[in-house]
Amino acid sequence: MENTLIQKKYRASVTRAASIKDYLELCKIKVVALLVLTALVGLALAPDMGRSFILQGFSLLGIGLLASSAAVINHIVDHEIDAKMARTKNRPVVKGRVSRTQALVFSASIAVTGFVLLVYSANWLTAELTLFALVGYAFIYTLYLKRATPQNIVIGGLAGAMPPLLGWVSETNQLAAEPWLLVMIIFTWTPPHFWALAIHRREDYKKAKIPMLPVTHGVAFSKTCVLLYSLLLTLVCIVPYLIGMSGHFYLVSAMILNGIFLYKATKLKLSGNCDSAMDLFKFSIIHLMLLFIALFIDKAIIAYNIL
Ligand code: HEM
Ligand SMILES: CC(C)=CCC/C(C)=C/CC/C(C)=C/COP(=O)(O)OP(=O)(O)O
Repeated sequence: MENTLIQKKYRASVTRAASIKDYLELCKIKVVALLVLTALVGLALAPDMGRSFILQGFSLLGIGLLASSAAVINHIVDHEIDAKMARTKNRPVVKGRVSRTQALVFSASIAVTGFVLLVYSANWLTAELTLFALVGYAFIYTLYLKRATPQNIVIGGLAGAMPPLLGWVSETNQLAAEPWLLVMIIFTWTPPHFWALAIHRREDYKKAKIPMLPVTHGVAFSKTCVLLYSLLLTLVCIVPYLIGMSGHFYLVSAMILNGIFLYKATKLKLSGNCDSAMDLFKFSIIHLMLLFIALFIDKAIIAYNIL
C-alpha cells in the first residue's frame, strides 16, 4: 500500500506538467542575464547614435532571446550527457517535463522572435552576428567541440564572449576595435570561470566521458592553466584604460577585482586539494558582473564629468 503510494508520487513528480521555472531553466536564465548585461555595457559604450531607449531595449531583448534559444538547443543535444551527471541529471528535458519536440519548438519560436526584433530595432549586421554566436554555442561547441577536445571551452567561449560586440554593433552598425577588446575580456575570463567548476566536477565529466581539461590533463595542470589565464585576464583588463577607452574609476575597480581573482586562483594552485575551486568559480561570476558595471559607471562619470 505504502509502496504504491510512493510509486504514484514518484510518477507524478516525473511527469508533472512543465512550469515556467522549467522553461527558464532551459534558457539558462542566469547566464543569459549576465550575457545581456555585458551587451548593455557594449551598447552604452558605443558612440551615441540617438536611438530611443525602446529600440535599445528591443535589441537587448533580441540578443537575450537568441542566447536563450541556443541554451535550449544545448539542453536538447546534451540530454544524454546531462542524464549522467549529478549537476544536470534533473534538467527538464532529461526528466521529460519538457519533451524534446516541445523544447525544439520553443527554441525555434524565441530564435525567430529574437532575430526579427534585432533586424527591426538594430540592423542586419547585429542579427547575423548574434545568429553566428547562436550557431557557435548551440552547434559548434555543443555538438562537436565539447565532445572532441579539452580546448572545447576556449574555442567555444568566443560565442559567449560576443554580446558586448553585439550591443555595440546594434548601436553603430559597424565593427570597431573597442568592443573586440570587451570580447577579449570575456574570452580570457571563460577558461578560469569554467575550469574552476570542472576541477570540482571532474568525476561527473569523467563519468559522462567528456574530455574536459581536468579529466584529460589532470587537476594540477588545470590549476596552472586557470592561474595563467587569470594573469592574462588581468593584463587584458588593463588595456581599456591604456587606450583611453576607460578612466580611473574603471582602472581601480578592475585592479581590485583582478587582484581578488588572482589571489583565489593562486590559492587554488598552491593548495593540495580542490576545496577552493568552487569559491573561484562563484567569484568569477561576481567578478565579471562588477567589472562590466564598473565600465558602465566609468562611462557615466566621464560623460557627465562627475568626478
Ligand atoms: C564556453 C563558455 C562557458 C562555459 C563552458 C560555461 C560553463 C558554465 C557551467 C557548466 C556553469 C554551471 C551551471 C550550473 O551550476 O548548473 C556555469 C554557470 C554560470 N555561467 Fe558560465 N560558462 C561559459 C560562459 C559563460 C559566459 C560567457 C557567461 C556570462 C557572460 C557565463 C555566466 C555564468 C553564470 C551567471 C553562471 C551561474 C548560473 C547559475 O547559477 O545558474 N558563463 N557556466
Ligand atoms: C547568441 C549568444 C550570445 C549565444 C551564447 C549562448 C550562451 C548561453 C553561452 C553560455 C555558454 C555556456 C553556459 C556554456 C555551458 O555549456 P555546457 O554545455 O558546457 O554546460 P552545462 O553542462 O551546464 O550544460
